[in-house]
Amino acid sequence: MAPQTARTRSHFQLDTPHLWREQAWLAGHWTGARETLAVTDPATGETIGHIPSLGEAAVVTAIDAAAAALPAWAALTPDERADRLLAWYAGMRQHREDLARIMTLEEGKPLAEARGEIDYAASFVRWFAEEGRRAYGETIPSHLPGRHLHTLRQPIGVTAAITPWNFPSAMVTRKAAAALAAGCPMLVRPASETPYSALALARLAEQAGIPGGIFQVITGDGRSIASALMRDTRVRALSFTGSTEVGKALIRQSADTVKRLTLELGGNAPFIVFDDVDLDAAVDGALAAKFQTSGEDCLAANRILVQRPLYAAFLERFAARTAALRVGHGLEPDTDIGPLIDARAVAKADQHVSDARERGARVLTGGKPLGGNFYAPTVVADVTPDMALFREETFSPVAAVLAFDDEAEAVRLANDTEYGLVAYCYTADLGRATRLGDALDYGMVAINCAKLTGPPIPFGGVKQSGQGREGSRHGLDEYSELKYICLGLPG
Ligand SMILES: NC(=O)C1=CN([C@@H]2O[C@H](COP(=O)(O)OP(=O)(O)OC[C@H]3O[C@@H](n4cnc5c(N)ncnc54)[C@H](OP(=O)(O)O)[C@@H]3O)[C@@H](O)[C@H]2O)C=CC1
Ligand SMILES: O=C(O)[C@H](O)CS(=O)(=O)O
Repeated sequence: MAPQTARTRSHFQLDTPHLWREQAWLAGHWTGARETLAVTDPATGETIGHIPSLGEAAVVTAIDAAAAALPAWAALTPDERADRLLAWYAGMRQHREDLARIMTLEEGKPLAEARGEIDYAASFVRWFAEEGRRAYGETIPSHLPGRHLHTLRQPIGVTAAITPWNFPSAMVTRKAAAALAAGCPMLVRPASETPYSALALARLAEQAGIPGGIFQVITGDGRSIASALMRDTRVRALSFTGSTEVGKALIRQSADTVKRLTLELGGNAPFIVFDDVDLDAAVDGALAAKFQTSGEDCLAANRILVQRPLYAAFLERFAARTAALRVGHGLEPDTDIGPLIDARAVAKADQHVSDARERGARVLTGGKPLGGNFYAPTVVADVTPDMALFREETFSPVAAVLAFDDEAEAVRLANDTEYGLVAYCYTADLGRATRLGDALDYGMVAINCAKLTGPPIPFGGVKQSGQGREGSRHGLDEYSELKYICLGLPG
């Protein structure tokens, strides 16, 4: 039986109602369409609204507007662009609660997590308002007589983004703030499950004085919109966060116009616990890394590896804490785990657990759907590399746990995947921590901590977890071209 979810759209009130936008933001106009797409509350299945299903003609209109707005925006000084970004940031801070409520209603995450994501999303806008002032070039000692050599960075041009449903606000600003700060317009296509967070950001961008062609949000079928973006030579860069499967499709589609792609794709994070650590600290870290965003997070711990002397004790405490997690509607104050995004996600989680059971794993707690889009927080022990739970990103509140004996085995098991986004390792041994940082084949490695992200860090993966980096000082470079000038001095 699905957990009781008293909250529905009718119980949902905004302090600032005009943040709830049921039109796309194109070329400085709120734009509707005859055809619409329904959006549902994943906790109740209730329809909460409808958004325009815009097609390729609307994409061309948006690209026309972006191309027209680009010169004036690029001609602003970094300070002038920063002023508008900081006004956008101020709007996000002022309307934090409404933005969080909108997110919880459409994505399902607990309200406290949604508030945290709004802070996270706003922090990227503030970060890139500053970073835009530091798009430095360099001078180069000339190898040629009578020459002065230098480089400069210039905006790459019109850019686009396709953003996921699991971080429907932060993944918009982590891309758009960097693009705008670099002097580029960006056209965002949010996931059809969670459009309202992006549309509310568009409303705040409008109020912040960001020109209509510079930040746009288009809604409609992902494939046809992506196809129109990929075909247009004026779109010079596209940023995508989502599955590796879709990332590969976008790489193929980008070839004809040689677009720059920034891809944040799937993960399969190992969480390695050595027997020299404090058990409670390791359990706390594993709970945070596994169940953040109800498990629907590319940084989620997908495989928990525990050194054998600690294995039984870890399982006992971890399973007890997992069983105590409260499942419910994200707007309910005591909810720890919200619904998954849809029935397909529930079926994938249950298939992973069933496959593990059939192959000899033990289910210590959970392991079943709870009705609707809810799935019980689950711990599966004695997982082996042949199981789907080991090989695939489960993207659900299902924890896979297995034992290992020594450091070499831990590294081998951790690296036994085509993904390489983040790896976690808990050990008291500084030498081992350093060796693990070197040996783990991942874009990011967290040692003795579960929280590692934020604007200053280069977020991104290796292998089939993607390419490029977001945030940090590197995030701006995704949206600029490095130009080399060779100046021959007269006479
Ligand atoms: N790295 C991450 O943060 C995320 C990873 N994932 C992984 O992906 C799995 C499936 O989740 P799902 O939501 O289906 O993620 P997808 O990658 O399938 O979808 C993400 C976005 O891409 C759009 N899209 C889908 N197909 C195409 C295409 N061929 N061309 C262009 N755009 C496309 C979708 O549009 P539409 O909305 O119309 O479907 C959506 O907006 C998850 O279980 C998880 O493993 C998912 C989300 C985030
Ligand atoms: O912390 C983050 O930035 C998220 O993990 C991003 S994602 O899950 O949407 O890739």
